[in-house]
Amino acid sequence: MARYELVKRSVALITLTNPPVNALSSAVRHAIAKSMDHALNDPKVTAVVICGENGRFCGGADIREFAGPLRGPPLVPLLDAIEAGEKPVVAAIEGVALGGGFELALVCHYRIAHFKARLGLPEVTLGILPAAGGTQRLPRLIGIPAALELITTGRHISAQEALKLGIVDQVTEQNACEVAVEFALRAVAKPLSSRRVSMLTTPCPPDLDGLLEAVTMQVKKKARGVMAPLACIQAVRAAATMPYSKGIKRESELMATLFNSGQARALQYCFFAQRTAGKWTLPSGAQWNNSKPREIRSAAIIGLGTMGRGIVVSLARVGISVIAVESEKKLLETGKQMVIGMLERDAKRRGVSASLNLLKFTLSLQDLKDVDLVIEAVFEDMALKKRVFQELSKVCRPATLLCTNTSGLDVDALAGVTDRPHLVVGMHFFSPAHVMKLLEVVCGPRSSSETIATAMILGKRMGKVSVAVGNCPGFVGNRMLKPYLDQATFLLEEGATPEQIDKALEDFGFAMGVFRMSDLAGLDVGWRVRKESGLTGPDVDPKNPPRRRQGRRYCPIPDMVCEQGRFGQKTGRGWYMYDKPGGTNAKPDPLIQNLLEMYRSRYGIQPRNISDQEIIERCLFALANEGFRILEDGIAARPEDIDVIYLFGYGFPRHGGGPMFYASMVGLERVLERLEHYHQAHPDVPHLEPSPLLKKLVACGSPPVQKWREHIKTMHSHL
Ligand SMILES: CCCCCC/C=C/CC(=O)SCCNC(=O)CCNC(=O)[C@H](O)C(C)(C)COP(=O)(O)OP(=O)(O)OC[C@H]1O[C@@H](n2cnc3c(N)ncnc32)[C@H](O)[C@@H]1OP(=O)(O)O
Repeated sequence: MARYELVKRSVALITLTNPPVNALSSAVRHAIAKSMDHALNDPKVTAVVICGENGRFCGGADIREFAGPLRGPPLVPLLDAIEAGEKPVVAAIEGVALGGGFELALVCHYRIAHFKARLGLPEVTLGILPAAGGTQRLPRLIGIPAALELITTGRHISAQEALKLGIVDQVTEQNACEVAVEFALRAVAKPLSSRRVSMLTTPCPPDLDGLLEAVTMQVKKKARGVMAPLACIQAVRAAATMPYSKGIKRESELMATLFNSGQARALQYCFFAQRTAGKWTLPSGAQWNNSKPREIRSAAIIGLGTMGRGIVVSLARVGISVIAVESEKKLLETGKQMVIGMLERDAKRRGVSASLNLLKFTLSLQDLKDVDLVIEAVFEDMALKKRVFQELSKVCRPATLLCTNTSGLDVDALAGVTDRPHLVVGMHFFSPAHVMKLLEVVCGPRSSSETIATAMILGKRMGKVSVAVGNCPGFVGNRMLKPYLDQATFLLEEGATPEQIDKALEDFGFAMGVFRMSDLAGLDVGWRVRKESGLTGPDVDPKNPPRRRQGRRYCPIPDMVCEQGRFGQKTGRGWYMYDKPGGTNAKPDPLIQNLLEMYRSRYGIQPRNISDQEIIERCLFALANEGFRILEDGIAARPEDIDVIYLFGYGFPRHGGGPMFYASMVGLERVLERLEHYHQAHPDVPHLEPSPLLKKLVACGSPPVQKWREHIKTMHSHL
């Protein structure tokens, strides 16, 4: 867990050896304590260097250990002892120094960083704070404003920025460990007192209270209801107002308030869920580590609408040459100008040059004959998509992968019109595609494992979080959205307003409430889908009783909003009003209020007061209930995948863990009881009827989310 060697006859080299990230597990802490003791007591040793194996200094505490009782040597006294030692200790930082790893570096008397290293205190993203002295030492070293920013955001910084801030003493392009050993030898004769960061006086800004207040406001606005950043601010205040011995106690008290909190559990779950999602597996036995992806050097995008443009940018900025196709000259020219502008702005922000040379724009599908992969991003119309896929079959070489960006249509039906159904897969991007991190990779029954592997890896290469899902209407994300949206509109009928529902969801932590989100996405898309499926418009069977379609409750209010030409932000009117078309500042609209009142009086609905609790329960439990059905149907392989989709694609708050984790945190028994209650009150809403899997899990004693798979595995899978 740590290797001890004597180098250059007098330098103790301690190498952390806990792959893959040299996390500070109990065994590693134990090994560091033992090695330091050895080094400090061996008269031959004049200095110490600490580094990490495989070019990674240390990724921090072993997060998996947080789930159980903490064992092994506690970190704070261990780190204090390193700092207090009488021999110079130098940290040789390669790869990463994060969390406890960064705190380990801070107690070393000197820090040498490789130029590619990244440093940071990401604890806040895990719902905790840097509790091994990080909140006390960093402000002493770099001042309150910079430390506050790093600690409350968890941002990783480059070695160069660390040097500028005064965190590291030297940045090197050579082997950091070798440089650190030479550095340590030179440090032997120098006094250490000024190098002990905990002994420094925190440089204090003139208006400390004002600064802390401003950062508190910022944090509350950005991360509503999230506890950890606020605790971080309090800990940093202690660094400014207390001696280290008291500050470290305050840090520990604050950590105790966070450590076992639901938010910390949720955020740590998200960390692992995100990594689990990449590890797709099919019932055939094919999976992420035994399926070879193809190398993709060139791609084509069909359709330069909002989605197509975003996909072109995502591909080009990772060095893939892209041919973009449109059907009309004017659309092609507009799309081209937009893509170039987006790429130029993106490159400017990242300080690189825009990869415009990788782009080609054309009106002819014939130009696609040699590309490795095509992503179709035309209108959401099955007949049109089928024509495109038939055409692609003819023009593309037989090995070209054919992907569709459909947000919910049958991927297998598209595969069926091609000459290569095994090379067809869904790549469902989220808008704006160059910004949103989620990619649903939709596996049709005929998609080969090589095809799935290629789409998953391509997503990762574009910086996306790729999740493999099965093929059914709406896949995972949009299929679950339906019951969630339905509940929101039913609540409108019953007496709520869009702003009340949005506020409840935003207070819960959603980036945007359901109505603001719908206004942003555009209301006409759903309206068209409802018209096509006979739920509204001239094709509706007049024998339907009011507010019922296809045998179940139906709320026509969204159709009525669209009939008035209110399509959301783009038209300046939707569930809210905006100052102009394209405006983003949503204001409640009295016209919507009137519409709701007229609607309720037309149908004799007596509006009632609806609590925030009912809003949250009906929207989120209906959402999770559909998630259980998706697991039963084998459309998602595990609850983590569903949660990752909602975290990265639909703005579900990370500190809630995602809909499935949230249900488990609330308690499955409680979720079942509330769904039964609401279903009894609304028997014509099938989405409120508890799913068999939920009932089964409750009957099995409500196992933790990570164990649900054991109860699903006998069921049929569409993956
Ligand atoms: C009262 C308690 C007092 C405690 C006092 C001390 C408290 C200290 C707090 C902390 O240090 S919390 C941890 C802070 N560190 C982090 O948040 C870093 C998390 N890791 C990462 O950001 C990344 O993993 C990375 C280090 C940047 C590497 O990224 P890369 O893309 O190269 O690899 P991954 O796929 O992310 O990870 C590989 C593998 O390693 C697992 N892992 C990573 N970090 C940790 C960790 N800190 N603990 C446990 N496991 C970790 C990750 O889950 C992957 O595992 P897999 O099984 O291969 O999927």
